[in-house]
Amino acid sequence: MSLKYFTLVFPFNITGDQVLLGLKKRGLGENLWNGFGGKPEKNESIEQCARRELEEECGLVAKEMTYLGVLYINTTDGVGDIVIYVYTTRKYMGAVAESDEMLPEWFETTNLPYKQMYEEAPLWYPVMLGNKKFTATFLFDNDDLISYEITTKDELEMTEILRMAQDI
Ligand SMILES: COc1nc(N)nc2c1ncn2[C@H]1C[C@H](O)[C@@H](COP(=O)(O)OP(=O)(O)OP(=O)(O)O)O1
Repeated sequence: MSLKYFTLVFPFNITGDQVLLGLKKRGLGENLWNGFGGKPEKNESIEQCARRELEEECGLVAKEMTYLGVLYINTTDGVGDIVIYVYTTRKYMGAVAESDEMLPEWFETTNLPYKQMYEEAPLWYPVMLGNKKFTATFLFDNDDLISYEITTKDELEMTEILRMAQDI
């Protein structure tokens, strides 16, 4: 089975103490809080996908985005392995609006609803909230997280990871 690629975008308020999350209303991750994102369409770059999904799911149009990290979600049988490219934005236009897919809500970065998020979220969100560039690898056996590794990276390394993704 081939790898699947996704994006995830996290908008922050001006002072940086709140992050906008969305409650997924259907499909993968239903009823969990997460950033905004999805799968690239044909001939769409990862960043184009991130911008489109952000606007479709919560109404915000990013004026600037930072490519911050990548999540490698691996499974022991290799079936359903996915790669998620994580962006943050602090400059955007538009008004936050509910969509068919997501119910958006601002949260204090110190008080996130981790109990209603993907299991691995509490492990890498602090790195993302700290604005550090990172890669994170998680290994699941069925639905159990059995190991993980999170590594902070510099700008150059992240550029190379994204360049490789665009070549796929
Ligand atoms: C452990 O797995 C995951 N962890 C986290 N934190 N986020 C995940 C995980 N698996 C998927 N996601 C994210 C990645 C995407 O942002 C969404 C799923 O996107 P979706 O399936 O809704 O993609 P769309 O292209 O919007 O799908 P439609 O076909 O419904 O438009 O969850």
